[in-house]
Amino acid sequence: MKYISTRGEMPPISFIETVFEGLAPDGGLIIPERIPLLSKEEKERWKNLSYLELAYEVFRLFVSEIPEEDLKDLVKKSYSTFHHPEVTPVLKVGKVYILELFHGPTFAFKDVALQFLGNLFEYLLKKEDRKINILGATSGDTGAAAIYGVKGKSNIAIFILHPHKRVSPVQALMMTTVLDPNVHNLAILGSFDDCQAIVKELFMDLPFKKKYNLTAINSINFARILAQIVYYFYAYFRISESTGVEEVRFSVPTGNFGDIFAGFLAKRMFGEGIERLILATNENDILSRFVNYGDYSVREVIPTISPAMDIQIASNFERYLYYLYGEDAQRTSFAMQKFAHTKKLIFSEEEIKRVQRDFLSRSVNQEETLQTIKDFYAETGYLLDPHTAVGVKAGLTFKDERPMICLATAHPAKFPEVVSKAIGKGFSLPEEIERLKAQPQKFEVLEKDRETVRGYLERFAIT
Ligand SMILES: N[C@@H](CCOP(=O)(O)O)C(=O)O
Repeated sequence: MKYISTRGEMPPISFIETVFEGLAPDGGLIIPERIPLLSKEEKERWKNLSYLELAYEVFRLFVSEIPEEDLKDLVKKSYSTFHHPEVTPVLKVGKVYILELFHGPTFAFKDVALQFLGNLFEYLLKKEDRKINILGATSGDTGAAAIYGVKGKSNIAIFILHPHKRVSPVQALMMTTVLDPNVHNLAILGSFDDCQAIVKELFMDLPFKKKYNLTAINSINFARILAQIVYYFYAYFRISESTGVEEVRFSVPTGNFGDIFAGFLAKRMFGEGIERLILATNENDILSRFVNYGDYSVREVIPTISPAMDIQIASNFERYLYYLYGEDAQRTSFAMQKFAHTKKLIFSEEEIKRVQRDFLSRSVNQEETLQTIKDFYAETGYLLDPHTAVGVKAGLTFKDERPMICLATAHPAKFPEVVSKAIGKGFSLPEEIERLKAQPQKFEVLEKDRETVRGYLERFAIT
């Protein structure tokens, strides 16, 4: 499998090059040159595989340069830190299925891809005499998972930008209490969109990128998307096996469009089986407006109780746009350049219809989110984190006779203030989270200014 850019100006590259490149040099996002379609035999063969076996099979379709045994070892090592033998178990709770993605070391779905990516970096760097500087932005969960994935690893330094005081206290502590010298937390006085814009601009400065071997851990890195495809398959097989039903829907709390884009690829790879994806947003509803009205126009970011989704400019949207435009890289490039100036894209009726064949969407406000946590707990005894609650509310809105699989993207203990408020009482937190409060922290508060961040990197990057 080779990889190309959504903007068409990059010669095809290998998977390993893709992992290190992050953003394509032409400013586009890297995608596989084709989406493999699973055969009936493959589905039959895969349906009873364990999570680890399935992950290996999915990766194999996209990664040709890593020897079989090494890839298997990487998969095994990456998921050995998870607290559940099934890695991403799926449970029937009330009227929906909950796909628990928070059993990794930092209690969020990001671990599924980032523990793998951390090990993959380490594996590839051992083969080459090379040092990398990881630069990423987080609205709460990616940062901790990425830091955990690479802390203490040699030849890697990591710089994570998060919006100062706009992530939950536990999310912040999970990053700032990591004191390893190769970890740098930069608390930016701005929104996640500001952080992501700085990261992208620095990646677009090609001499700077090259000088410091800048590497991405956000979902602009295709390896992130790849690892997230696996749990859609895993959940599908578990549900179809237990119910005999052959068609399901997934409800996905959405911010940066990475997770749901992985679902989109899984849907395409399956051919039939995933009827539609429910794109659930909080009040930062640009993606819901896109699906429902073809209006992709940026508004001010609203801070909410589901902060990881407080995003207006979803970086993976470009990948979907490329497919919506019939894999027309020139048109994608033109649209994205226009968007960079006007902050707005409008779609035709025909395009909206096509989008709606892939997605249904609704935006869930904060009051509804709290009410959903409360009602779901009262009805089932199951605690939802605020992001999962957004997905469950949207999932219930579009629930029909098909199984509705709601992605539980974070553990409720990452948001104890919000969850306790919703259910009217406290609840016990896992030991790993409880003890964070007493630990020393390390972070720098910086202006939302690209040059300030550049200066910081110049001082602390490894070369
Ligand atoms: N919601 C994310 C934002 C970054 O998204 P990513 O999937 O591109 O890493 C977060 O929690 O940081």
